[in-house]
Amino acid sequence: MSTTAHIVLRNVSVNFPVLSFRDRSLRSRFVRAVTLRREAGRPHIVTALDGIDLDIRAGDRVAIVGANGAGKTTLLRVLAGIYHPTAGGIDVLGRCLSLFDLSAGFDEEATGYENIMRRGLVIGARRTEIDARRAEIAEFTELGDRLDLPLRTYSSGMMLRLIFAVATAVEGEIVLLDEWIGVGDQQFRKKARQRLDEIVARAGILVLASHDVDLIQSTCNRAILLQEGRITAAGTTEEILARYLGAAKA
Ligand SMILES: Nc1ncnc2c1ncn2[C@@H]1O[C@H](COP(=O)(O)OP(=O)(O)OP(=O)(O)O)[C@@H](O)[C@H]1O
Repeated sequence: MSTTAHIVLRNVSVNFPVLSFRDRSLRSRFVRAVTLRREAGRPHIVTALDGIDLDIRAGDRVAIVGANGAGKTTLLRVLAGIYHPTAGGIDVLGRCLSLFDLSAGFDEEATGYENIMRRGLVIGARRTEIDARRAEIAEFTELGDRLDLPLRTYSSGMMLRLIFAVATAVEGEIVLLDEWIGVGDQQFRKKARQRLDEIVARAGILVLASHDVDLIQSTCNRAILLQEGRITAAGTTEEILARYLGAAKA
């Protein structure tokens, strides 16, 4: 296990300025030009994260829990460097392996082989690394010659095999995950689960954003509760799950 990885967030906020549907139409652009001064006073800003302070050290397996829209995925994306904080500071030491946003990077018209490269780059691998592991990734998919065909010809199970094979061929000191990727048929699922377990065991840090209580209990030793973009509680998995489940029942 990597012992040097760490993550520090100080007062991190993420805001999204949102254009409403009305604002995007041609007519409304014209109207907007006329009414710009009036609208300028009330921009649509969604605050997805608000003043997040977090210290995660090697050995931590951190669950992020919270209701829909609480900010879990946004936090994962900030940790992965996909989103930059609107305010605050972030320091991540160690390479992140991003095993969420499963469809990111794929091109329906490109072949399986081409998509291995595309997806690998998206999840944080280097080009040389993917080239070096191309044969191994292809073998793990068990898709054979079908890897020469465009992705649009794949079944959903085949697509998942490809996603999984790429994801788990790359090492990361920090593993960012939303759900355990449940992949394909029974035989492949067993092999996939084993591979994922190994990756998580080797990682210095795991951050898991999930609603799956059993998965969190069996995997994590710390948890934080997000509510409307803020951390409202942090502690052991048991403490935080009790609080989260209690709030959900209330
Ligand atoms: N690109 C975006 N533009 C505008 N608002 C966004 C964007 N991404 C997220 N949000 C908003 O930020 C908030 C947090 O969203 P996020 O996806 O992080 O929640 P979540 O906790 O992962 O939710 P879920 O459990 O439903 O997946 C929500 O209010 C969401 O509507």
